[in-house]
Amino acid sequence: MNTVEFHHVTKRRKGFSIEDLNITIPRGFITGFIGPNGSGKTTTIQMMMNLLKIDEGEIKLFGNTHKNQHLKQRIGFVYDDLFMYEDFTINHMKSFIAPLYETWNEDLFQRYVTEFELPLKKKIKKFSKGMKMKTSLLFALAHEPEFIVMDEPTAGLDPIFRRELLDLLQELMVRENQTIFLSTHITTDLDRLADHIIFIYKGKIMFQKSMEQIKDSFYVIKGRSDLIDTDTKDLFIGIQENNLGFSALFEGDPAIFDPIGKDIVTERATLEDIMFFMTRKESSTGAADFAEGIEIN
Ligand SMILES: Nc1ncnc2c1ncn2[C@@H]1O[C@H](COP(=O)(O)OP(=O)(O)OP(=O)(O)O)[C@@H](O)[C@H]1O
Repeated sequence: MNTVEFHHVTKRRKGFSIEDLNITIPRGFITGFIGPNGSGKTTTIQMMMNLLKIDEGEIKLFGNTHKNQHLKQRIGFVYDDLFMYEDFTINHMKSFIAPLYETWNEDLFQRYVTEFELPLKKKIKKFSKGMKMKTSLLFALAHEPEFIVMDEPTAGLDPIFRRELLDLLQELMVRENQTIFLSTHITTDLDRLADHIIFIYKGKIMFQKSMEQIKDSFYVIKGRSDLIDTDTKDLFIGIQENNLGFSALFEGDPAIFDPIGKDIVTERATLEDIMFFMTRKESSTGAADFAEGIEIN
């Protein structure tokens, strides 16, 4: 069962477009949405939340059209842009946000206010970036949503609260069997948290895979430069070379490198490695062409 499904969704903006987007967010899991700056993560989330009109295709939320406004009751949306509320205090915001939700839980609201150490009577415009993010999180969680959508929730947070936020999400998953969709370009946040990853780059989905599939299929191979030639370079998704040797991303069974055995090092790729190498390859016309143009420092 999927909480969200994008079917052939297209959105064209000046100088940027997302064409034929097909992704799913499975229910009861944490899905990480990764991609470098300007890849289309926020655009995708805005389309899902019906804040941005789609040009073509269809988006299903809980099996219904995403245009159904009532579905917002079931979603906790966390973003760091509270500009609309700059002149308000948290108490003032609550006075008109709480009545909008049938499932508003005042006890939970008070618990998170204390936990996040937020002032109730100070204007939002006097909040730091981290306090704004905590405020957004507070309002998102207080109505007990079954689906939490977070756009770059850890950006601007200090390392301590960032860690606490990630622990809180993990706790929510265990306790409530939540569905969480989390966009970030800080991939290390997801290495230990996410069950599924969707990777977007320049408006295109590079892959959607489970974390297990990723761990089992992507490797970073390192070795001396003389171990690779133009043919072997074609095996890799992206290569980085310098005078110490090469490192490259490989997708598949690394046993094929056994014949050169101890001369190379094979490591499981992190999400950061994958994003780094895959976007390197994309910026060239193909792996072989890319290899021809490698600069040796
Ligand atoms: N209101 C807008 N009108 C036109 N183009 C826009 C608008 N907002 C964003 N864009 C463009 O859409 C592209 C994707 O931006 P988007 O914010 O979706 O990326 P992102 O992956 O969320 O990036 P980041 O990690 O930097 O937040 C960018 O090229 C951006 O310039």
